[in-house]
Amino acid sequence: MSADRDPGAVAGAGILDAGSESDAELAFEGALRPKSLGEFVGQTKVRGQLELLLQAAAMQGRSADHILLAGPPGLGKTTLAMIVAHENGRSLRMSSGPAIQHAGDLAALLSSLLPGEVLFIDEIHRMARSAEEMLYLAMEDFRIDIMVGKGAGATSIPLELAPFTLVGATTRSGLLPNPLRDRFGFTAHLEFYDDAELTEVLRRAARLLGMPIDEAALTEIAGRSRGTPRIANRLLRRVRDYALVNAKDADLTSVRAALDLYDVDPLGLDRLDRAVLRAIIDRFDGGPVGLNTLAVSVGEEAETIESVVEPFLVRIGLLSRTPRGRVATKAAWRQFGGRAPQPTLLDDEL
Ligand SMILES: Nc1ncnc2c1ncn2[C@@H]1O[C@H](COP(=O)(O)OP(=O)(O)OP(=O)(O)O)[C@@H](O)[C@H]1O
Repeated sequence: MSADRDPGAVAGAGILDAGSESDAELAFEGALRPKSLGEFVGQTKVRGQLELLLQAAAMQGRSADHILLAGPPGLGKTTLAMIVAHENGRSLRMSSGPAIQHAGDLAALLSSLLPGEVLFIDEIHRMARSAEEMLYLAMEDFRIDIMVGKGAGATSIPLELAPFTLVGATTRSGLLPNPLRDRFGFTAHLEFYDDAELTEVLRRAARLLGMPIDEAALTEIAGRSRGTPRIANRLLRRVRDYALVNAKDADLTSVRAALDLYDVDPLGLDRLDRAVLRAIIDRFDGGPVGLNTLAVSVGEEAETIESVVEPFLVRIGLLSRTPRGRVATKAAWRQFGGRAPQPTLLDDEL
């Protein structure tokens, strides 16, 4: 996954920010990454669809269709890209939208692909427009046109490419231009994981780490992991640290103490989630408030609010996105601010 993504690079986004990683965390993630579809927990429908797509391609001796993986950070897009390559015995080349700022960057990447390789482009919606146009032809015909010279004397030289499978990942599928979206043979929308699935992710991670931990502790961590395996694994690591330093078992008491220490509340909300909800309630009377105004008021990038914070708050019913802006729901008022104004704006909107 890309370390240069803005949402991940936001300072102070905290332990629950599924996008931010230190080198140690990247190594930790790598060690826990499932290597096959069989090891991949949850996303049952997507797994079945991918399995079929990969099997069909293998039986016909061709590269698999291009795949678009959409969903919030930390749900397993990079992991699935690696699995796509691994399951078909192909090698994986990794890049990211922000690293492709000119058509030439993409031309260099595409022309160096070996037959059948899987090319993973993370945050594909952030690729330069000129590169996007080159990618259309490459995806459809395994060919690109390289422009040589400038102005009236410019000519284009066609270049044949080796057949490849593109796996694109995006946290913002709405930002992808239709011509690009249409060229993917299969789009998977990854959903947040439920508590039982996260408990399974954690059980597997604890086993791989050789970490004794009881079921109640696993369930408690799962419940505070915002439906996100990356966060679940990260919280497990904090609990492991806590148990180690305090010479305690990794049990329910240790989990609660460790996660309270890191300000992860029982719903899994962290500092930034709470700041967003507090701002809507305290400064904007519960909303509606526009995304950019909200982002300025909590000192974060609008993209971080939109792709990291909001999906989970919407999912657990604390925030609503209306045509007029973001609104705190009645549940959010109950959680943070007492009684909602009467009648609530939500009553009009929903
Ligand atoms: N279904 C799963 N089963 C087990 N572990 C998982 C699963 N999905 C993700 N993980 C764990 O979560 C970590 C993060 O996953 P991954 O890097 O694939 O997320 P991502 O969707 O690519 O995130 P980003 O959008 O930030 O790039 C992985 O290291 C892996 O250990």
